Amino acid sequence: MLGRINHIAIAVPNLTAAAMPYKNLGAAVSDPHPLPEHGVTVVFVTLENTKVELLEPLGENSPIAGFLEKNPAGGMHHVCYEVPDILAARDRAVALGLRVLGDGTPKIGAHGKPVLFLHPKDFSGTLTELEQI
Ligand SMILES: CC[C@H](C(=O)O)C(=O)SCCNC(=O)CCNC(=O)[C@H](O)C(C)(C)COP(=O)(O)OP(=O)(O)OC[C@H]1O[C@@H](n2cnc3c(N)ncnc32)[C@H](O)[C@@H]1OP(=O)(O)O
Ligand SMILES: [Co+2]
Repeated sequence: MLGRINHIAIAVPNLTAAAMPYKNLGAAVSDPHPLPEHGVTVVFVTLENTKVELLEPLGENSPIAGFLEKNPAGGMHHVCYEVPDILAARDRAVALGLRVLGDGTPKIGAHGKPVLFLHPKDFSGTLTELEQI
């Protein structure tokens, strides 16, 4: 069911500053992409085998605001795994008693694909995202 790691996400207070070391180390760093429907602005660092997703809060009710209050310098926010069928993955997670965040309806993520989030408490304190490829 779980495929490749699509990205590792890091919540940051300032995208420009956070992107600098990746740029200086020669990585491919995208421009900022505002995602108002997700309450974040995203920068992607594209690597050979996965991506790093840098997240900055956007708007009043950003879902990462609470995280940054607890971690003002930023920190690892979530891991995203690829799945072939997001609805089948959701239904299997629910059947296993794993908590799906929101109302369980996939949203379109930063790559234009359906995504869902599973509660960090069910994954040893790691917020887990599923993205349909
Ligand atoms: C989809 C676009 C893009 C993409 O990849 O395409 C993205 O990934 S956007 C990413 C931003 N969106 C989300 O993160 C949506 C899912 N997240 C949420 O719904 C919230 O962040 C939530 C519910 C996980 C936490 O919200 P909040 O911090 O406001 O709630 P609590 O303070 O009640 O937290 C409950 C409990 O969880 C711990 N927590 C919170 N965030 C994380 C985290 N990232 N990793 C690990 N643990 C986390 C928090 O400390 C609380 O723990 P407790 O022991 O009860 O204090
Ligand atoms: Co993500």
